[in-house]
Amino acid sequence: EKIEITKEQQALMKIILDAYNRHQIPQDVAKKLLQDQYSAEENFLLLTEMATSQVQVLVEFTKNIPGFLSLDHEDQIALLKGSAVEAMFLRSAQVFSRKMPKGHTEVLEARIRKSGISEEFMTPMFNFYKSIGELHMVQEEQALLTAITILTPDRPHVKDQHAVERLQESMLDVLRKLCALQHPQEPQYFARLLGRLTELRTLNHYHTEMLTSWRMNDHKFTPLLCEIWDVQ
Ligand SMILES: CC(C)c1onc(-c2c(Cl)cccc2Cl)c1COc1ccc(-c2ccc3[nH]c(C(=O)O)cc3c2)cc1
Repeated sequence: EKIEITKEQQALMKIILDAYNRHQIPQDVAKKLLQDQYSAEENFLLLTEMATSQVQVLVEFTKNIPGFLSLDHEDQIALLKGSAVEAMFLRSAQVFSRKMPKGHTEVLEARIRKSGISEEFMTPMFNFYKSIGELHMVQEEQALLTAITILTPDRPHVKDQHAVERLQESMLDVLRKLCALQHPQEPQYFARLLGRLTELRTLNHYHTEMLTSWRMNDHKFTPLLCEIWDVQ
């Protein structure tokens, strides 16, 4: 059937895309990836700085999602805490799939591989990065998928799940139409994108273990990361 994106869906798309493009890690922070210290300690500190900067970027992006600020305030916090790791996997995955300037991709991978993360988490992590790269998502799809991840109703401690569901459904509807228009010869493309969200949720579990093993080796996080990840 003829698929058309309505005027208000176009407006929603534009708001999400502008927010997504506006809120990027500051280039002076991203450039630190290129500095030449490569010890596990140095890498951990740098990744901690990037994650902290990325959480700040994520909060700003989330505030621009139409309807988010009208949600119950405690639910807003519960959604941010529940989705932060997944949103950061999505964002860091885009660094790997997009050919970054001056080889950021290679150095980010090298630093992640040598930052005290155990081998058993490396495989699922880099499999995810590869599976995102293979999708060749356009910016609009990346922005919508991030908003959809944040608006997941069944995060821990969310009280009014229906209010979150309504916001997520309107994003899913726009993404579904966009996928059909962008990939007419791949009717299952939308389903493949949603399959990545399922894969993301399994990474949460690995990430919790990563945090525990870092803490066992007395690694310190920033106050913002401690707050969002309920550590220390
Ligand atoms: C606290 C640190 C050690 C940490 O714990 N878990 C993770 C962790 C890990 Cl490894 C993997 C996945 C998720 C998390 Cl959340 C991390 C490091 O997290 C990030 C690392 C890099 C980036 C990131 C995001 C956007 C970027 N753009 C550019 C650019 O060059 O433009 C570089 C860049 C880096 C984001 C989070």
